[in-house]
Amino acid sequence: MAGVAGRLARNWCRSAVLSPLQVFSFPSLQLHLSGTAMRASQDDFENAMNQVKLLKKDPGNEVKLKLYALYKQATEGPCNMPKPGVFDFINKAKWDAWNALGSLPKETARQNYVDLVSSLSSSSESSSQGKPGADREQQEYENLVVTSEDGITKIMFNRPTRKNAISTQMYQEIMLALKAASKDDSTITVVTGNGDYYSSGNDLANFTDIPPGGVEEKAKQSAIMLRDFVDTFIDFPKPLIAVVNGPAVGISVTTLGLFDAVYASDKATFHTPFSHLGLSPEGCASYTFPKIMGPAKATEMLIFGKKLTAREACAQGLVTEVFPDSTFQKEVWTRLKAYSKLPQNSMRISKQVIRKIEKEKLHAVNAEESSVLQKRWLSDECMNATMNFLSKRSKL
Ligand SMILES: CCCCC/C=C/CC(=O)SCCNC(=O)CCNC(=O)[C@H](O)C(C)(C)COP(=O)(O)OP(=O)(O)OC[C@H]1O[C@@H](n2cnc3c(N)ncnc32)[C@H](O)[C@@H]1OP(=O)(O)O
Repeated sequence: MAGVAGRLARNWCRSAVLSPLQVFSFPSLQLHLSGTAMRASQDDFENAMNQVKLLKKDPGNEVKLKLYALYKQATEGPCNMPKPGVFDFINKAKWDAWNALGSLPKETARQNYVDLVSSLSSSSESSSQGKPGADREQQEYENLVVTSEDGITKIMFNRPTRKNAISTQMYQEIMLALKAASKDDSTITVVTGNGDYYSSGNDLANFTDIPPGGVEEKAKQSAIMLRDFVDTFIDFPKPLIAVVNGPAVGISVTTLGLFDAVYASDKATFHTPFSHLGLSPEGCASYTFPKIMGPAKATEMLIFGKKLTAREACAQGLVTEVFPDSTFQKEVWTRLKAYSKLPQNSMRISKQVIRKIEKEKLHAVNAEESSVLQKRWLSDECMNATMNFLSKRSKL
């Protein structure tokens, strides 16, 4: 057995010294890969099975167990094997991984398998060019720094000289980064800001770039982009954490209602000056804020533009916990690293269960808010406020 296992393992990673778990889990994966194929999406699934065999780098036991579990779930459905004895470590690890998928539908398992293999293939390509063990930068973005380490993908807004205001290109980059993070092998995803601000919200210069179709066309395009942007947060499948390092304004505040946890420095503030700008709420805040803090407090923020301190935002349930700025980064990252070691599937499934009931509603709210804003952007109130800011006559 050890000889066969060794041979199979060498195909994967020629020079690796394998632990008992690697020796046993990898051949069993190979065995299952040649098993019964699915009818629907057979091509994608089979391609993924072939891709697994071509990976240049051993993905590690945790990922191999995940692949094993998804394969079993996709082909056989929920775990149907008797639980192995406590000393049968290897089979128990495999059983645990499969059993953790609960009643995940076969189609979802198949899709997750394909997605996981695809993220492994791309990360194995990029990591073969990167520095081993380093805080790996995944892709070049102009306005973000995205890194993955210790099971955490960190998406950092990176326009500190503009207080991390979100330009049109940056909206697109955030969507891309979130979509990539939803498929990578990290356990949790963190959004934070570089510099003294978390983000000053929408870049007010976005409205100066008028396409040939005129301002109506600009408003239409912006509403579509806004809706897609917020949908990406609504649909994000793993724990999404905001590390609010400084003041947050506008859309960077409203979207916090779609995060799973919000940790804030005591230097952070939370400001949604929509009426001052002739605007109305977005990011599903018209629904999430009254739910989180009650309608009266939500009114103060969303209609009267009251700026909250981090402690006030925490008291009202928008922020999970506030830390002194001097120890903020250290304390938060220590905690996040511990959370990232919790079982990945369990966290995903728990998030699904918690959020499922609200999803449809959130998408409807997002569509409505985007369509109301499309009209607001064309109003005199909004155009004057934007012009005043851009001509440096006003600030918040
Ligand atoms: C398009 C589709 C989606 C639309 C979704 C809609 C979302 C709604 C919102 O997000 S509403 C919120 C919009 N944000 C604002 O109104 C903030 C405007 N900014 C300010 O009031 C101030 O800059 C500040 C209070 C955030 C910070 O003030 P401070 O004095 O500390 O710093 P500066 O003003 O000197 O800022 C440095 C430079 O950065 C520019 N800048 C900052 N924020 C924005 C922004 N949101 N949009 C554009 N530019 C911004 C600022 O102008 C300075 O530039 P300069 O150095 O050239 O002067």
